[in-house]
Amino acid sequence: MLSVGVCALSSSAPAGLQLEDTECAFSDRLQEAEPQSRSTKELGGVVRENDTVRCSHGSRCFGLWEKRPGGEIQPVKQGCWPHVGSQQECHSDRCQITAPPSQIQNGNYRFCCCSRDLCNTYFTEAPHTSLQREETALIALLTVAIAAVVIIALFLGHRMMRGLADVGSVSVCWQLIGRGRYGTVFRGCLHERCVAVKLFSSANRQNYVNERSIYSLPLLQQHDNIAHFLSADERKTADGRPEFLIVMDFYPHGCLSRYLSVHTVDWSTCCRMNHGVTRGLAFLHTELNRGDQYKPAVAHRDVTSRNILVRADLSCVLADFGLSMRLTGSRPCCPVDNDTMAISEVGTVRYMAPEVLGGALNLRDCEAALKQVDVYALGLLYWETFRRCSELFPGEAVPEYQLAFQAELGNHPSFEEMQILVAREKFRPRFPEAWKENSLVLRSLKETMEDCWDQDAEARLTAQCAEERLCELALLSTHTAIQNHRNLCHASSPLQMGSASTDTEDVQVGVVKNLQGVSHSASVAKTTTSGATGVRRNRNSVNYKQQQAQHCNYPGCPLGGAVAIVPICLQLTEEDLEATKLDPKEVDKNLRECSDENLMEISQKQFFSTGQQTTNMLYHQILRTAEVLLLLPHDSTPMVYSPQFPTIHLLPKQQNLPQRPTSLHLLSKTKGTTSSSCQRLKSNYQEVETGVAKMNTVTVATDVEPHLVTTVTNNTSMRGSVGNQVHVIMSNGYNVSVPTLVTNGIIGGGQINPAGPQLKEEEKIDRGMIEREDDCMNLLNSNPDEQEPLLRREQLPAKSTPILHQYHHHSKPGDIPTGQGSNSNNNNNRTTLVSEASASESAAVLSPALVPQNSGLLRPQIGPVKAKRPERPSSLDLSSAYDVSLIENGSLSTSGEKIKQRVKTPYTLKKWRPTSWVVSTDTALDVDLDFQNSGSSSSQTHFSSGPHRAGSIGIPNINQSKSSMAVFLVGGGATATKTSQPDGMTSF
Ligand SMILES: Nc1ncnc2c1ncn2[C@@H]1O[C@H](COP(=O)(O)OP(=O)(O)OP(=O)(O)O)[C@@H](O)[C@H]1O
Repeated sequence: MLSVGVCALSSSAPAGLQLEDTECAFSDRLQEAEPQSRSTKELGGVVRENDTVRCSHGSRCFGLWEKRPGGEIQPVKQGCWPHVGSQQECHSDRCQITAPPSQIQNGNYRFCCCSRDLCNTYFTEAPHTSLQREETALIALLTVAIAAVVIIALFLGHRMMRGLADVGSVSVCWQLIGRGRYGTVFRGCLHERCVAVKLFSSANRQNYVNERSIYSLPLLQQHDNIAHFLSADERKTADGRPEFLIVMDFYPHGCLSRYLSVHTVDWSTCCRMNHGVTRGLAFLHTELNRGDQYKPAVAHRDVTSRNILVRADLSCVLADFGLSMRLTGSRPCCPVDNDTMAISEVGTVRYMAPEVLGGALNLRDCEAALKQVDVYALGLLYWETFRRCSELFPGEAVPEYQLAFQAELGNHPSFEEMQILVAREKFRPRFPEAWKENSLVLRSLKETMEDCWDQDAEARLTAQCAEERLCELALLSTHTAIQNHRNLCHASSPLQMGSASTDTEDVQVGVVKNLQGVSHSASVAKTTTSGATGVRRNRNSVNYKQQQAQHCNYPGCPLGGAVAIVPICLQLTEEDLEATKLDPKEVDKNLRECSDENLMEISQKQFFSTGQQTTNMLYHQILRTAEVLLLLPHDSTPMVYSPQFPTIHLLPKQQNLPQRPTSLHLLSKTKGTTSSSCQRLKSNYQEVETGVAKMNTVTVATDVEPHLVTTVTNNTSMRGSVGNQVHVIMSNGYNVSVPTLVTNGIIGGGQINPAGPQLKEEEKIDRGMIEREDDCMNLLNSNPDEQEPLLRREQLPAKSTPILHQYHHHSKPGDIPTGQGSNSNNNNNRTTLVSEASASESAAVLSPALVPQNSGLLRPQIGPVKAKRPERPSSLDLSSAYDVSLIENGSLSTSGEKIKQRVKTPYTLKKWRPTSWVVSTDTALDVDLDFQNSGSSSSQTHFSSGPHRAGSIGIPNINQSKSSMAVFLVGGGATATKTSQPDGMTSF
């Protein structure tokens, strides 16, 4: 503490002055003049001799000191301080310096004031006063800064979270979990639940809008296999740009391709994954009406393994609806020219269907076409997934995960590369070597894939059918091991499994497939009965466990005891299978229920039943049988395989039945169309019954639909009624259509053979007597093109009066020498032989009024004549000039080229593709057909519907497509027809 010398106190005060109580030390080094010479007012009091001053009333004492450089402190001024008021410090007893050092003279001055007598004799200075103030200032500054930072942080945080405000407090940890073409996906938390937040930039707003609108469709979120959507919102980024986000459930395994790239899967998981995806897609494709909720059919349009998400339990969901499109409802897809591109060329190039790559998407039936595109990609998805199924590669390493076409085109295939590979070369992913084995599982699996990625879009499965296939495959799961095991058993066991290998599969197929609505045992579960006398029947209750134990109870049998639960050698007979067959009445009922309304209802039940149920009774039958199979008693008698055992043959693969509840066209059809549709439906039913679906076998049609027949004669003279005509007979595999006969300069003979009930139906149509029964089945999605004549532009101007017309008014089934029907897939193809005799008869009864006189086109009209629709998109030049010159010149080789070209142009002419190939006796017709007459007379005609017949003796070697059914050759002279059993080949 600094002290200043105390001045002497004066005891006396000058007269006349009112002495005050406060006496202060006095000094003034700045004033040289004597204090006495100055006025009292100036001094604030009366100066005394002892260097004190008695201050006037109210004044206080003050002192000003100077701190010299050497640290010495000298008083500069002391005396009375009259400016009392705001200077609170002056009330203090001590003269304490509180004010910061004055900046005057570099801060060397100290000032203080006080109220007690002589209190300004010295001063005290708190040593750290200035420091504290700095600290305080610093602290204050820091506080303000921190507060500012906090406020800014809160502000930014608030802005950041504002977008998620609608979904509650989502805290996004901004962990990047995926990046796609349109969005970036982060992981976040919402109410302690993990969510995924997909961020779209403003450039991808349309994708966001689309995805949000699809997710918001009624009923969609109730489905198990659709990604679970939580909310969507828009917000602004810090720099003011709009940004869009979709919040959905977080799927811990990410997308399917990521999962498969690091994991292999077992059979049941694989089936479950694929089944989930398929089920989700089937649901998406289905139009649903439930109370006041309506869900339109939607095409996904970007089905890829990246857009399938995997749950923790390894079930899968369909996600990423940014490119999806409503197919029905208030704004169905209805392409106008500008939209064409947008509708057709979207998706991921790798998964684009050939018709998309080839620019030949059928935009006239946009709904069906886009669904077919989805199913194509589904097939690729199956391939990718099952290639990682460990059980399908017994004893070897599971191949590395590959995307479809990755081996061929690498990681970034271009559109053009895909176009060449898939659309032009019709290449599909190769099946691994290990799948070459002809086992039930592998056969079914490969077939399912092939049916999904069929080059012919219309031949593809519907998603619903694919779903059922997956159900079947899943049911075969327990057999997978068996199959593999069985092969091993073959290798090491002396037991006579022999052909039981195949037979076992066949039995299994018989069991499973037979449950799909088959009622004709003889034709479906074909039983070989060669020398089967004394064969022990293996009843349903056969103790197959013991059988298996016995068969595999030998050293080296890898399954050992485990085999006991699997029916390796289970032999089912026809009788056994009958137990699982459907009651025809039930099937009938089912078909009746397929009215528009009922189908809608069925769809709803199917998709809203719990678990993986389907209302399809065939499926339930499968399940029931599976239960029977798996719950057989343990104490059965083993059955020893014998070659004489009845062998259950493979059932044909499941139909891609039209008008499953995928899209329900509620538009009423014309009667003719109704009839066609109904007939088609019946026909499909029949196909299921007889199990000839997709087997490409020619069977004698007992209930044949009307179909399209085009007959072209090749400018040759007639012998007799028809002579050496070359009849080109084509049957539209899709429809009940208008038979057409084209002749070139002569009267061509031809007769459609509307075998059996077909005639009756036509008669009914003509008489406007379509039965109510048919009306009620007016549910098929009839393709408008089905009414279109085939290759209309190739028809020639008639030089003769058509004779083939109105045959159905005059012919009876018996009149027709042959009636050949063939089925392929769901095309309900019917091939019909033209009977020359009948043709003559027909000619005689032909009503000129019904036939355009100047036309070579002979068209028995089944329904009202329709105006020709605009051309379908086609890359094939079908200009009439070409055709006319072609035929006029008799250039059949050119014609053959055209046929060939047509065959090779499936996507432009799919719907016109003849299902019956034509072979002319004119060898110049088409060398590619490689027809061999096999020594039969030139007038003999052979035809076969099965590709397996191609190239065999007497059978044209034609690159026959799946949908094509038969090859006709009508040579000059008599025609005979014969159906040879068992291969179904029919000869004329
Ligand atoms: N809900 C989710 N949970 C976990 N991962 C997800 C989720 N959603 C998306 N992902 C991951 O983010 C990736 C990209 O997401 P998404 O496919 O939706 O974006 P995109 O931009 O539409 O992609 P694409 O290129 O396939 O169109 C997905 O492949 C997946 O790995």
